[in-house]
Amino acid sequence: MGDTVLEVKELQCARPKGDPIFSNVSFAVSKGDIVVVQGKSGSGKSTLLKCLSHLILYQGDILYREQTPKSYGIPSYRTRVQYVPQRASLLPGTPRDFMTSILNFGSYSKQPVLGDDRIGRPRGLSNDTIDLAESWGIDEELWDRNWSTLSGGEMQRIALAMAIGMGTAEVLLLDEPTSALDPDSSARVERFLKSEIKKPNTNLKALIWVTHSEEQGRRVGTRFMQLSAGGIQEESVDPGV
Ligand SMILES: Nc1ncnc2c1ncn2[C@@H]1O[C@H](COP(=O)(O)OP(=O)(O)OP(=O)(O)O)[C@@H](O)[C@H]1O
Repeated sequence: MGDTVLEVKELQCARPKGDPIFSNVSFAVSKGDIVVVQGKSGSGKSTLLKCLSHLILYQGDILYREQTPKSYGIPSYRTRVQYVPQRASLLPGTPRDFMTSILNFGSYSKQPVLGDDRIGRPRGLSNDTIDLAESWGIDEELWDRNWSTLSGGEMQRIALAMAIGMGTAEVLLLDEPTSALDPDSSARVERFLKSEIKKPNTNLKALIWVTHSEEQGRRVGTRFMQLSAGGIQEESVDPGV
């Protein structure tokens, strides 16, 4: 097993009415991987990320460090294999409220941490998180604004800074994380994430990164996958080379 952090076997996901979105999806993610996932609009990329974080029903197996999400404990699992949504606009309150509520959320504060307990519980909103977001152009006052008043790009940077700032994720599931950002801001986020997973002193081990941009995929990816209804195909080399 070695460096494998996440393994997906014969994953299948269907729409609520039962017709399949995709099936036969199998792959493994190792430490240091930045797995770029591409595919046509509607092929199920967001759905795949939500399955991986156990946010929606699926068939097949997902193993995180050789354990199923259920045996790990779903709330705890979701902090380790963490979905960063494309849009956070439906959340109530402010980003600061959200970070506080995570800390007070019963399942995080009471549940014993299973598995790799070096990682510990989520952290609240720290100066490091505020500073990180600031380095991406987010003024501190935005943490106290309602989500609904933030621009798409502000939301994306705050959602990503929160996921990093919680300090618990080993695998981040990034759903077009820079789609609303200008090229400079996007480049700063890309550089940060690429360097973060190489650092020995962070929990972050791998990224699964959905993007529609071929150029971004080539800039950030170490592995490249194409999702379609029939499964996921890994391309053996950077498709841009
Ligand atoms: N709750 C739902 N009810 C019905 N259909 C759904 C639901 N969620 C997703 N779908 C459908 O499943 C398919 C896959 O959606 P998904 O958002 O995962 O695709 P995607 O590849 O991420 O698309 P895009 O590239 O446009 O963001 C789409 O046809 C979508 O309409």
